[in-house]
Amino acid sequence: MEHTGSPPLVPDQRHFGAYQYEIYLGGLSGQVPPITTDLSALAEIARDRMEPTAYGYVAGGAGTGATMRANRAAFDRWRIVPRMLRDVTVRDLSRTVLGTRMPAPVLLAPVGVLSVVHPEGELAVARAAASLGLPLVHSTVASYPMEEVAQAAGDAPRWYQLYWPRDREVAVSFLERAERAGYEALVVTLDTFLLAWRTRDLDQAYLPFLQRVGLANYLADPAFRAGLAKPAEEDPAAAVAHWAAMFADPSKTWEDLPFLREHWDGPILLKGILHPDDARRAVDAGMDGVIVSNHGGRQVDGSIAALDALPGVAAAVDGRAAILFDSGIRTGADVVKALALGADAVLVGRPYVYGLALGGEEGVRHVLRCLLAELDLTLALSGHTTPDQLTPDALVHA
Ligand SMILES: Cc1cc2nc3c(=O)[nH]c(=O)nc-3n(C[C@H](O)[C@H](O)[C@H](O)COP(=O)(O)O)c2cc1C
Ligand SMILES: CCCCC(=O)C(=O)O
Repeated sequence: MEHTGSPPLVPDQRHFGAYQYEIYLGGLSGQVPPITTDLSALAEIARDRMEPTAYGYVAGGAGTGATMRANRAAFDRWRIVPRMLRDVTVRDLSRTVLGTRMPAPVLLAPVGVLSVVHPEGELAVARAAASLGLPLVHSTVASYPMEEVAQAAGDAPRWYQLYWPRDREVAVSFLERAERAGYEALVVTLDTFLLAWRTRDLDQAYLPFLQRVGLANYLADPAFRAGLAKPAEEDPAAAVAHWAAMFADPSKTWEDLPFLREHWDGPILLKGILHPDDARRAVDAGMDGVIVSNHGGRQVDGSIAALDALPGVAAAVDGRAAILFDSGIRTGADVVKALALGADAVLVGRPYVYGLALGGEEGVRHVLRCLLAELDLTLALSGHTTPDQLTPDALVHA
């Protein structure tokens, strides 16, 4: 049967919003999605199905959880003001950030130790991200080494997150390995040179690293192994102690940044920037981008909400570097708000981790498709066809 003027039931499959119709059509054969489409409800569902220790680690924040709550409250205070009659039939969410083309301005935030959530951990995440073409940021404390994750990602874009170790040889080795394995940009996380006071983990006396989860990148590293008196297999406790002593370096300052440039040819982003002056300093030091982030509320209890920090950083950077954002993104509308306030792209953290916990690779893909679908639909329904059209004018502060 030919269409005679009426629109097709399933809209253009190139639009992420088509996932909505795929789900509705599944209903005709009695299917409902395996996991909720309400990404803000994922944590609650995951709590009942995950190991209490793993759930506590993922869901937890620093101290009283005030920063996590602030992250969400900040999103609630901004409201989108939809515009009408603007022909939004054809939409294009793709964007190129620091040379990496992405089908939508969304990346998977670096999250460590994912095998505590699902045995396939970062490999499942890499496959899910690759199937959608979304860039993945591989954590230094991942439970699979960067070379295996790169292989799982195939042709899909990938960035590397560095926890800047005290040991210079290990740092150089990590950067060389990441470059060899095809990681395109370097994300240097500045806000976690110490682990914060995390009461959920403390109350359960749980730290996955002590069980050697999260040490895969280190144990696969010749420079790290060279620093061990005995092979890790013979003396696992000593390997963990060595890791804990060199994993990060609280003495680092702005003067140390040239080291990164010396050992990394591609773009460099600093993650954990919240103050406009730090953003300015990053740009002045020749960094290519900043990630406005409070680590999902996991480091400083009572910190500024990441979204509240974004406009100030955007003004300070003033187009001279890329601005990425994370901490609190749960829905497509949240992505719209962060883009409107000056982010070139956002990273999403816990939601995909819960997807992994609830459904492995397929669960991660479902969560990401929900986020992208809602982003596409929100963009269109508020009168826009590309992320470039989003400016602070699209919002009011309620
Ligand atoms: C379980 C867990 C582990 C994390 N591990 C890392 C990490 O290894 N490196 C890093 O830079 N950030 C890490 N983060 C922080 C995320 O990259 C990101 O900043 C944060 O999750 C964003 O907030 P959201 O979870 O509210 O989306 C981790 C976050 C979680 C929840
Ligand atoms: C010691 C590294 C901690 C991993 C991390 O970034 C987190 O748990 O938030």
